[in-house]
Amino acid sequence: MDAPLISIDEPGSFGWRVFHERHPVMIERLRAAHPFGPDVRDALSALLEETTGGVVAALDEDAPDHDVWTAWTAGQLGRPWSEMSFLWAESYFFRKLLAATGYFAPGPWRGVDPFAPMKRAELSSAATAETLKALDALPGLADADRDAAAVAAAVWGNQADLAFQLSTDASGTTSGLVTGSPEEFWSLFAEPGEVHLVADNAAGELAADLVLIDRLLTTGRAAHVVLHVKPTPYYVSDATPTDVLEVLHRLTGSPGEAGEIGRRVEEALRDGRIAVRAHRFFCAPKEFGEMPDDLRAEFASAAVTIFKGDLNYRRLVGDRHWPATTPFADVVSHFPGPVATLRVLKSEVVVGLPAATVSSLDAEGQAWRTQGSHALIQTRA
Ligand SMILES: O=P(O)(O)OC[C@@]1(O)O[C@H](CO)[C@@H](O)[C@@H]1O
Repeated sequence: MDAPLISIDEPGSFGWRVFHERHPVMIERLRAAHPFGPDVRDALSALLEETTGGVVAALDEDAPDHDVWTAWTAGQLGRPWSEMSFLWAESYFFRKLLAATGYFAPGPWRGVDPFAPMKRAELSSAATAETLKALDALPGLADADRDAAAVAAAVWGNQADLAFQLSTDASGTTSGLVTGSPEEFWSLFAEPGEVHLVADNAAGELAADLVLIDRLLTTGRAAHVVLHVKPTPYYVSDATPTDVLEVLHRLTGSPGEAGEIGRRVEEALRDGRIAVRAHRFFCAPKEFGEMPDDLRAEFASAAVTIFKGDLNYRRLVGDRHWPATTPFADVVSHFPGPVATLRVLKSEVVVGLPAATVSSLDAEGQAWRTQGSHALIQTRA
C-alpha cells in the first residue's frame, strides 16, 4: 500500500514553506542577478501569485514541450495549486519559472540558464577551491580509505545545493550517516559493468561525482559510466550538460590531483567510457516508478545505478509520508536493477531506518529530516 503523498497545502509544513517562503526569495535573487525587463518581471510575479494562491494553468500553446506536459498535467489543470502534491507542484513550478524568464521564447533570454550566475559563483568560490585542493591527499591513502573518501565526498557534496541554501531549515552543520556505509556502497560492485550515475547538483557536488566516477573507472569496478543530468535548468543548481563541461574545465584547469582527475575524465569522455545523457523524464513531475520504457530499459541493463541527492531520493522511494522504518527494498521494488542512493536529508521523506535510530533522532528535538545535517547511503542489490 502506498503512503499518502506529501502536499503543500498545510501552512507551516515543509512543502508549504518551500512555496511561500523559499520561492519568493529565489525569485528576488533572480531579479537581482539579471537585468530582466518589465515583461519578465511581471511574469515572475504572476507565477508567484499563481503558485501560492491560484489554479494550475497550462503552458503556452507554442511551448516546445507542450505535448509532453499536456500528458504530465492531465487531471491537474484548473485545480488549485494547494491541492497538488509537493513533488508534482515543485517540478511544474520550475518548468513555469523557465518560461517566465523567456528561456523557451524568441528573444534575448532564450536558452539562458537563469541560475548560471549562482552556479558559477559556487564553482569559483574559495570553498570549492579548498575541496579541490583536498583531493591532493587521495593518492597517499590506502585503497579502502580512498574508496571511503570518494563516497563520503559524493554524499556530503549534496549539502551544497543552492535551492536548499535559501531555506530557513538549512543548519549548515554536518552530523553522521543515519544509515549505510561506504563499505555497503562498494559491496554492490562485482564484475566491471556499466554503471549509471543520476546526478543532482552542479558545481561542487558534480565535481565530487566526477571524482567518484574516476574511482569507479580506475579501479575497474566500472567498464563504462553513463552520467545522467537534467535537460534544462531545474531546482536552481541541478546539473545540465553545460554544467558538466564547466566542472570539467574547473578540474582540468586546477593543479594537482584535481587536474589529474579532470584529464582522466576528459579522456574517458573522448573514448566513450563516460557518456552524458539528459533524458527529458529527469525534469518530469513524476516518481521513478512511472519512468518511460526507454529509460527503464537503460537502467535494467546497468550493473548498478547510483542516485544522487534529495530530489532523486524523493522520486525513487516516492515522496510520501512513509513510516521511516519502511524497508528500502520494498519501496524500490519497481526499480529494474541494483541501486544505490547517496543523499543528504533535506525534505521530509525517509525510509529504511531502524526504529531505535528514528526515536533517538526524534528525541534530539532537531529538524533532522529537513535541515541538511544528516545523510544516508542505501542500497538494494
Ligand atoms: O535534490 P537536492 O538538490 O538534493 O535537494 C533539493 C531540495 O533543496 O529541494 C527540495 C525542496 O525545494 C527538497 O527536496 C530539497 O531540499
